[in-house]
Amino acid sequence: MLATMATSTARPVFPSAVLLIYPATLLLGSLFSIISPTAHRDLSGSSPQPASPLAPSLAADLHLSESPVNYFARKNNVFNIYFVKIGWLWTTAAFVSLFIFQPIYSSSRRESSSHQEARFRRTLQAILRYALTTTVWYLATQWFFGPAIIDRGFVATGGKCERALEKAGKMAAGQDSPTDLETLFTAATCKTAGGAWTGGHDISGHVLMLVLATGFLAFEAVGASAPVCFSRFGLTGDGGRERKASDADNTPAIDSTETGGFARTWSLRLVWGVVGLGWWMLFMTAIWFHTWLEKWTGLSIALSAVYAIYILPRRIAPLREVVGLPGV
Ligand SMILES: CCCCCCCCCCCCCCCC(=O)SCCNC(=O)CCNC(=O)[C@H](O)C(C)(C)COP(=O)(O)O
Ligand SMILES: Nc1ncnc2c1ncn2[C@@H]1O[C@H](COP(=O)(O)O)[C@@H](OP(=O)(O)O)[C@H]1O
Repeated sequence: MLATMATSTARPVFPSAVLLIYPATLLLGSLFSIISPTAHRDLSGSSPQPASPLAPSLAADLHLSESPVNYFARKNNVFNIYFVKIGWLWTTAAFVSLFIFQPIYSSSRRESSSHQEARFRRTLQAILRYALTTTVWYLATQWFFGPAIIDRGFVATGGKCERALEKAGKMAAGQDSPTDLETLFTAATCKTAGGAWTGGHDISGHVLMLVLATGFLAFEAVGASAPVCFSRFGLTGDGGRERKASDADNTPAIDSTETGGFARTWSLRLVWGVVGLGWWMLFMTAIWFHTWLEKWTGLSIALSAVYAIYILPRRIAPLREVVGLPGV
């Protein structure tokens, strides 16, 4: 029944073409890094290795000078440290705010049992989509039965931690244990140990995480707010008060109290703020960090996940039955 609702409701949805914004952003960033004199000066100035957006290299670590001209080309810029580096926390917080404040999940109105059932199912499916997205992020960037997929890919394509060789020497001489050596097989532990993570294909974790997080939040926010902003009879903008009785079964009851409206608006602002800043940081990564290929592999993994979780269910009914569609 829900599947039918998904296809028959005239509720606006994100067209899948919206995902093209991501490759367009990477293209624009790469183009900017090629033609901008600032980027050129930063990339080739005092750095020991000139930048080549196509060359396999440790772009993230070697392309930039110690104090780049552009603030966003610095790894320690405040947005990188307090936003991207803890990006999943922001993503989770924004999603939770949708959950708490958007009436399609949280309405306190008395409602029929069929409405309650639909709300329960909608909530479970939103949690499932969050869990799936989080699992993709976690396996790709944090842990995959040991080092994350990104780190395993790097080692598999010939990358290594330079300090690992030193360790191996010590190990052979009996001064070090094999467990110590293993800890150098992730980018983070290698860098923490003062080593250089060099030589392989270093998929951009920033691109992967930012595309995944912004895609996830944007689809969820549009789904959660669409019934509030629109009805099938046109734009209402008032929490759906113009909705007709015949629409009652298809659209959730809306809590239109003033407090509810305030919280609802601010939760959406938080989500779109995270999406906007996420897009900006993606653009910055596209300009200042990594090679072309490393950015595109990060993009492909994230886009495939977003496509599988948000676009495929529109076409494949059994999948839609399981993961649902945001806001339906
Ligand atoms: C088959 C079994 C699968 C099991 C998978 C289970 C997954 C469960 C994970 C549960 C985690 C829930 C997290 C929810 C709360 C949080 O968000 S806490 C985490 C806060 N941390 C972050 O947000 C870190 C984000 N940063 C990164 O991912 C990386 O820094 C980066 C952006 C990818 C960049 O990497 P660098 O190496 O630093 O360049
Ligand atoms: N937009 C951005 N702003 C600042 N630093 C960025 C960045 N994008 C990537 N980086 C940095 O480039 C390195 C590789 O990023 P990633 O592989 O995640 O894309 C990381 O360095 P550190 O690991 O030394 O902090 C990361 O902080």
